Amino acid sequence: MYKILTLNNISVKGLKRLPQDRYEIASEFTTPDAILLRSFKMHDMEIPDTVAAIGRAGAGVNNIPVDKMTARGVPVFNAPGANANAVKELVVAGLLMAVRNIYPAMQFAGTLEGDDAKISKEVEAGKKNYVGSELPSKTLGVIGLGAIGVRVANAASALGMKVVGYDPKISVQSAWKLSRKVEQAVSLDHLFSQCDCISVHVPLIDATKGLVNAERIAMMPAGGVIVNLARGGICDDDAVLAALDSGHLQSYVIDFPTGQLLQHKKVISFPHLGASTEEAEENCAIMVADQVREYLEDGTIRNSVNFPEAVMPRGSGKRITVANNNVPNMVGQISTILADAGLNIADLLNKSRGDAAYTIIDVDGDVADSVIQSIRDIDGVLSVRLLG
Ligand SMILES: NC(=O)c1ccc[n+]([C@@H]2O[C@H](COP(=O)([O-])OP(=O)(O)OC[C@H]3O[C@@H](n4cnc5c(N)ncnc54)[C@H](O)[C@@H]3O)[C@@H](O)[C@H]2O)c1
Ligand SMILES: O=C(O)CC[C@@H](O)C(=O)O
Repeated sequence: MYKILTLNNISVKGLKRLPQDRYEIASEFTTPDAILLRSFKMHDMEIPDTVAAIGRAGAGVNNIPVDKMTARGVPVFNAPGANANAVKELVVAGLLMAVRNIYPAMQFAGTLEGDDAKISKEVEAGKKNYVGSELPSKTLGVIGLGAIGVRVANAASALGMKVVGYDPKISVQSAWKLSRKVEQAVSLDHLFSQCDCISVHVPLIDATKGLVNAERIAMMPAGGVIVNLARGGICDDDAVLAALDSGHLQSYVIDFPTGQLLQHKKVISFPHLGASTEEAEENCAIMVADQVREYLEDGTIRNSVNFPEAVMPRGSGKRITVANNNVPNMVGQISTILADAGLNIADLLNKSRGDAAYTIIDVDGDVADSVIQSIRDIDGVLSVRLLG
């Protein structure tokens, strides 16, 4: 039986992909084979040595010690694109809330009392304080044109906005999906200087910390809106708050509120709600449960953030999988050990990604524990698994 430790609520539709006759799933295990989680912060957690795979039912992996797991030869999987539509919809809602003053207008309406005639009179008198503007009069800058950014850019364009995008590492797939109406910014400064509204869709990594800062906000036309449903830390909160205070920014829409942000009346805060739809939660859980299962049972790697894609049809014999440093002569040393043990290689796949590499070897015949131990002992080998 494989033991799956869950660190957050994972949609039942996803968990059902792990058959009960082969998988035990619980929120407490001391020796789990794999971990499924959403936003649980794993950085301070003692991760048991038995863990062979980690599945993030979502996109961002900044809550997982990915480098540590790479060094252990443990693939971390995520669910690219599975919650992108949900986030896109909340970005559109956030933009509309900002430019139409929806939240303060609702608060005003909520204060009205008296008979219908009095309420109607106060509605008509008060509405002038909440006059907004329309999206087609605005230019939206989208930073990060991945699964979410492309959808946001295309949706905003369909709503009549002029859209400018920036992503120096845009994938071919994203480029294919992006509307031809979306213009390319040659630099972040180029984007900030022409956009009334900006939406960020980049991962939180060293290169994106404080990407939206005081200098760049100052380049925006006055009365701008910034939407950050990506991660806290990508925007410099102090710079954003100063720009809201001075009136240079009209609104800041954030999915990761802090005490400081919550106190500001021009901040529209959501409680990390971007991916919280039934559809997104199911999509993410199904995708990641399938990927973890494929890895545990067949050593297949799909959508890992730290190891290469590795898919090889399963033969009838035993399968050995090896995660190792991407250095010369690893396959040679592994093959020699197998040959010395009299094992014939029926099929082999070797893939690399950056500093990490991964090998799948199907062999004819039984594999002794000593063979696996010899492979494990090769300098540069990170993890070895023998699959029946
Ligand atoms: N609020 C939520 O609930 C929620 C839900 C899903 C994702 N997210 C966040 O949104 C982020 C993006 O999600 P996604 O699914 O679109 O990911 P993705 O990997 O599909 O896209 C990220 C894009 O950012 C680009 N990028 C990286 N660094 C960049 C930089 N410095 N400048 C410009 N572009 C850069 C990449 O090239 C990539 O195209 C996630 O990492 C996560 O933090 C939040
Ligand atoms: O799991 C969630 O609710 C949020 C997920 C989101 O932050 C992501 O990065 O995919």
